[in-house]
Amino acid sequence: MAKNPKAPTVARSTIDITPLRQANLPIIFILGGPGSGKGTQCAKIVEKYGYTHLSSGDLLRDEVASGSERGKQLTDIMQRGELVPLDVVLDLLKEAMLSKLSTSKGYLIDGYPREVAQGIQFESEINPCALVIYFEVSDDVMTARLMNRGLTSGRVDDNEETIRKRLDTFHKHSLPVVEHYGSKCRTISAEAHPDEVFQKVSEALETLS
Ligand SMILES: Nc1ncnc2c1ncn2[C@@H]1O[C@H](COP(=O)(O)OP(=O)(O)O)[C@@H](O)[C@H]1O
Ligand SMILES: [Mg+2]
Repeated sequence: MAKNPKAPTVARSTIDITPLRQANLPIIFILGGPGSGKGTQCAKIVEKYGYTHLSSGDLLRDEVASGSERGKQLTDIMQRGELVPLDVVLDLLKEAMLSKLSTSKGYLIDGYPREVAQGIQFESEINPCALVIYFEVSDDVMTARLMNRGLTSGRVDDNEETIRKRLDTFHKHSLPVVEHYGSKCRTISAEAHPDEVFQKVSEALETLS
């Protein structure tokens, strides 16, 4: 039977991730709405604990910028305004994790899983996560921070209308991820100064070692 010509096809990776699975380094999912401070806190964690910081959005943007065949296929999908297949995001994460394996003490997976299904797929194909950290911030504070970030970030999605949509998507799809992980998830109130937030992040991470 002919394939649905509209279904986006992107080449799947064939890399062997056995070494990654066997190393069994701690994997930490970092959750929070747009502007909740994930990037800010991850930078501090990297500095103090030597974990590897991976953001799925950055990996996608890098792949497109690389001009690879897969990057071109992604560009087409994104230009049609369609969703990038889950498998492709997971492939990019696997490849990045494997390439950092020899120098990594563990992985911070920032802004992922975006929905419960992604988390289930990641954990079954790689390894279960050790911990989930969720940065809780009110919509008003996230909006104010992003409007401020938009003054200098150059990110096309840091504007009022897109911010509202991103907050909606976060509430609908990503908050259920927090519930899904139950007691594996530490909720950290993240409206205070970054250093104060990091104090609580450190306490959560110390429970791992
Ligand atoms: N605890 C905080 N207090 C005040 N501003 C913050 C705090 N954490 C981050 N910010 C600012 O908010 C904006 C969004 O932070 P960022 O780390 O990029 O969030 P995310 O990666 O979750 O989208 C940035 O301009 C950042 O400097
Ligand atoms: Mg970020």
